[in-house]
Amino acid sequence: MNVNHKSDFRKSCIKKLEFSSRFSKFYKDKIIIKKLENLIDKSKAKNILLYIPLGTEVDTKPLINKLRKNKNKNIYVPFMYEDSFKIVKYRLPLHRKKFGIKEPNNSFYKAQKIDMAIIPIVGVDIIGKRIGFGKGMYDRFFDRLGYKPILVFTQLTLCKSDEILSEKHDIQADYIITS
Ligand SMILES: Nc1nc2c(c(=O)[nH]1)N(C=O)[C@@H](CNc1ccc(C(=O)N[C@@H](CCC(=O)O)C(=O)O)cc1)CN2
Ligand SMILES: Nc1ncnc2c1ncn2[C@@H]1O[C@H](COP(=O)(O)OP(=O)(O)OP(=O)(O)O)[C@@H](O)[C@H]1O
Repeated sequence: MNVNHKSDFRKSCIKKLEFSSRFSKFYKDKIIIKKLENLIDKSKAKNILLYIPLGTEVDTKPLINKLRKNKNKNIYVPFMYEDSFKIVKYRLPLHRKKFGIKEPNNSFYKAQKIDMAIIPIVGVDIIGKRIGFGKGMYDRFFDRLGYKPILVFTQLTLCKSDEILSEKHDIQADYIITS
């Protein structure tokens, strides 16, 4: 696929997102969190990969805090490592790392098998493949994982292309949750 096309689309999505995250973010977040909770209930996901949000991403903190109180759920978040990340159990304290992303401390416990991954996106193309910040970290993570959890993309206001912009390695959504 035409790489320039993808990077132009990424730039325009980030602009839209910066704009849309300034208006009614609180309500959009709440709507999306409710939908995510319903999906987690319906699928009975127990081990869930979430993320600690940047300012333009859906605010997952209330969901993380709620799920953490449930003894039957294990919540994991990315811990950046070389050209991708590993996953660690969400726990305090958090530290600000590369790209302004907060992470818990490193952990040497092996993670359980993930049932569901909730993933922030910058955009999607017509076939539901993810466009992210362009570092390929999620793509590499799932490529190396060796099995496929349910992939759920979230975005405040969906930025969707009406063309195929993705490449073979780009991850594809099972569900896209937006406000
Ligand atoms: N919340 C969150 N955690 C995540 C990701 C993500 O997209 N969101 N990642 C997904 O791979 C990994 C980190 N990779 C990243 C790679 C690049 C940029 C990036 O380019 N950020 C912009 C600033 C974005 C903003 O402030 O809104 C930049 O630095 O210009 C961010 C994360 C793992 N953890
Ligand atoms: N599984 C993989 N193995 C090796 N390289 C990869 C893999 N996935 C992606 N890459 C490389 O990573 C770079 C960025 O990929 P891409 O443009 O798809 O990022 P993205 O999906 O938008 O970003 P991200 O996943 O970090 O949010 C590309 O050069 C791509 O070739």
